[in-house]
Amino acid sequence: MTPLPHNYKEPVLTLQGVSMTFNGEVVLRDINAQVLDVTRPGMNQGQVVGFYGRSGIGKSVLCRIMAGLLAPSSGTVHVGVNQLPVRPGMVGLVQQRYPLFDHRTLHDNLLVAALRKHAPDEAQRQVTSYLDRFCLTPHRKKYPAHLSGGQRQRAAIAQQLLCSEHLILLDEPFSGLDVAMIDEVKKIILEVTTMDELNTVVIVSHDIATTTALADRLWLLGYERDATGQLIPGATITQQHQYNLAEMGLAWHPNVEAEPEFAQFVEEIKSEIRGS
Ligand SMILES: Nc1ncnc2c1ncn2[C@@H]1O[C@H](COP(=O)(O)OP(=O)(O)OP(=O)(O)O)[C@@H](O)[C@H]1O
Repeated sequence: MTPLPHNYKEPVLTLQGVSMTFNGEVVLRDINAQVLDVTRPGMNQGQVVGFYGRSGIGKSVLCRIMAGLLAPSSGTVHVGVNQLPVRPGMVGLVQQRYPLFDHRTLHDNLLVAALRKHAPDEAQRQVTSYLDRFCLTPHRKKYPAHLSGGQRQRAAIAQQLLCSEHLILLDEPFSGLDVAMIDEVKKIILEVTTMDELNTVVIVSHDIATTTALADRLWLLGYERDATGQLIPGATITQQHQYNLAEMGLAWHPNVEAEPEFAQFVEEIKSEIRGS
């Protein structure tokens, strides 16, 4: 498919030589990867990175490192246009178990998050706007236990957006949702990326087709082999496993999932994951 016009500006996320070892077990090895601010003529569009790898390979560990919640054994993570070393609170992380406070209403959960970044009046304004944008206003007085899975998911994304600085990591945002809810979460992700050119969403998912359709870049975490064919301990993201979908013409096309080139690419990615 024809690539749509786009340009790149400064980096918004840089991983340099990131490695992680737990009690002698090398989980991640020398990861170097970067996301650049992508601009499109006449469009306000942020970045979406699809992040894949087999179960247990180290995706959640890398997310926690990117969110500044876990220090890598070596290497650095820099975030934002100012490329500051990541600290806890700068990056939103929506994990599989959403960290909402059970004893607070949905509204108050969001307000707690907004107050971390804004003065009280502005925090309240932001919460009202996010409740509205994410179709959560009718549910604002409910406690998390009384929200559906999809509502909790939307609330968790809103909560992280309210207190983080442009970069948000979604760990398995589609798991456990029905097709209608998956469509809704896809819409939210698109909405998040069009709110601000600098908004960057990293999606960790086993749902390759759904995620690839949203992404303009993919990272595949896998193992390399040495010259004798032995697996090298520690997963990494090789240059070959960093795919630029914008340049391949697979980004931003409406209904891209229906295109034969897209289906073929998704199959290629799946077989890379099987072999990695
Ligand atoms: N705190 C820790 N101490 C020791 N080992 C850990 C720790 N955290 C993660 N690991 C190990 O790191 C490896 C990668 O785990 P991780 O949760 O990142 O995998 P994943 O790719 O996210 O898997 P899944 O797709 O199944 O969620 C696993 O072998 C796990 O046991």
